[in-house]
Amino acid sequence: MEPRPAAPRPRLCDSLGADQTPSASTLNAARAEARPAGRRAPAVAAVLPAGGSGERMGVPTPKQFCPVLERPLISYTLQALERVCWIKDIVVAVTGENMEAMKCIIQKYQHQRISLVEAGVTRHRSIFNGLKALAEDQPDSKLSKPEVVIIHDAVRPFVEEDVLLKVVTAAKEYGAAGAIRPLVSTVISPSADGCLDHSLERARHRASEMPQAFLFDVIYEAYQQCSDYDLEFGTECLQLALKYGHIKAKLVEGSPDLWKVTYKRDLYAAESIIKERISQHICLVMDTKDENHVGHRLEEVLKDALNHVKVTSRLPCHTGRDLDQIMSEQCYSYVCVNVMTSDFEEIRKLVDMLEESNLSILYPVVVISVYFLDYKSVPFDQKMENLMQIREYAKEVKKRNILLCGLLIYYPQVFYPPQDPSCLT
Ligand SMILES: Nc1ccn([C@@H]2O[C@H](COP(=O)(O)OP(=O)(O)OP(=O)(O)O)[C@@H](O)[C@H]2O)c(=O)n1
Ligand SMILES: O=P(O)(O)OC[C@@H](O)[C@@H](O)[C@@H](O)CO
Repeated sequence: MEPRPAAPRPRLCDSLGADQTPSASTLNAARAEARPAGRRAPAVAAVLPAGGSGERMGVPTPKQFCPVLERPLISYTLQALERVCWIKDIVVAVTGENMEAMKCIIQKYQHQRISLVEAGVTRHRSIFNGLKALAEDQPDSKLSKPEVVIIHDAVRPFVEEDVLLKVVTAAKEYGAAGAIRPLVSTVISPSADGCLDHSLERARHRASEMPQAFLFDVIYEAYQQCSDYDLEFGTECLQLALKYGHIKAKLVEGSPDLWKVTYKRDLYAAESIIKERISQHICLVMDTKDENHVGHRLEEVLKDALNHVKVTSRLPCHTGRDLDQIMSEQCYSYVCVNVMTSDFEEIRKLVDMLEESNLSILYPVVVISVYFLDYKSVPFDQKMENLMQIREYAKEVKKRNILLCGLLIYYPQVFYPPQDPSCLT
C-alpha cells in the first residue's frame, strides 16, 4: 500500500500561470478593491462543468480526463482554482459513470475543497446541478451558499487568480461578469440555401470565454426560470443572466491562455504550454560554496535563456534551508553540478528530499547530475562504476515521476610544468 502523500504544497508559484501574472502588489490592490472598505470579502465558490463526452476531441476518453504529462487535464484546472485561497468551495459536475474516476483523481493529486455532483445531459444542466449543490434550498446541501459563484469549464486549465479576481469583483458590482477575447475568425451568418447572408464586423464582436462570475442569486434564479430549450441548446450563461435576470454582465478582457480544450490539437498545445512553464524554472545545486565553481558559468548561460534560475549549494549545513526554500517555489528541474565529488549518495539524498516534498505528484521532476572529473586524478573505470549506480536508481525513481540522469565530463587539469616558464606567458 503506497503511503498516502501528504497534502500538496498550498500554492504553486504564480509564475506557472500566464505571462500576465500580476505582481503581489497588484493582487493585493485588487483584493482590497474586491473588499470595499468596511465590508467583508464576498464568500466565493466555483462550479466546474465536467460532464461532457468530448466528441470533438475524437477519442474514447472524455477530454477532461485525457492525460497531459500523464496527469488528467481536469487536475490542472482544479490545481489552478485551488491556488486561489479565497475560493471556498469547488463543485465539479461529472457523469455518474465517471464519478469514481473523479474521486481517484482527487485522492491521487490531493485536491482540496472539491465537492462532486451529478452532471446533466447538457452543459447548462450540469452547471444548474452544481448551483443546486450550493443553494441552501436543497434538502441534502452540505455547502453554504456563496455570495458570488464562479462558473468555469473544467477543460480550461490555464486560469489565473488575477482574471478570477476581476470577474468576481465585477460580478459583485454588476451582478454578472465574464471573460472575453478578440475573435480570431470573422463570424458570418449563412442563408437557408447555404450561402453567405451577411458577416459581422469582427472588431465589434468578442468571443465569450471563461471564467464567468455571478451574484449567486442572479444566476441561480435565472437557471430556475430557464426554458427547457435554453437548458438543452444554450451555451452562454451570461445570456441567461440577461434574459431572466435583466443583468447586463460586465465584460472583462481575458488573457490568451483562457482558451477551451476542444480538439486534439488543443491537448497538444496544453501539454507544450505546461512543459514550457515548468522548464522555465531551474535550480542549480552546487557541491561547494566556491564562487569560482564551474556551476556559476552554467548559471550565467541559463539566466540568459530562462525566467527563473535559483542557485543553492548542497553543503550539509545548507541543504535543508536552501533547498526547502527553493522547493517551496515549486521548482521541477534540478541541475546538480559536482566538481568535488562523484559521490552518488549525495544525489540519492537530494532525490529523497524531492520525493518527500511530494513535488512529483503534480509534475514530473527532472534531476540532471553533472560530474566534472579530472581524468588524471580519478581512474575512469572506478568512477564509472560508482556513477553507474545512477542508472539503476533512475529506473527506480522514474516510477515516482522523478526523471534522473547523470552526465560525466572528463577533463584534464591544465598544469603548467614549473621548469617551462614560457608556458606562463
Ligand atoms: N453535458 C455536459 C456537456 C459539457 N459539459 C462540460 O462543459 C465544458 C465545456 O463544454 P464542451 O467543450 O462542449 O465539452 P464537451 O461537451 O465534452 O465537448 P463536445 O461538444 O466536443 O462533446 C466541459 O468541461 C464539459 O465537460 C458538462 O459539464 N456537461
Ligand atoms: O460547450 P461548448 O463548447 O459547446 O460551449 C461552451 C462555450 O460556449 C462557453 O464555454 C463559452 O462560450 C462561455 O460561455
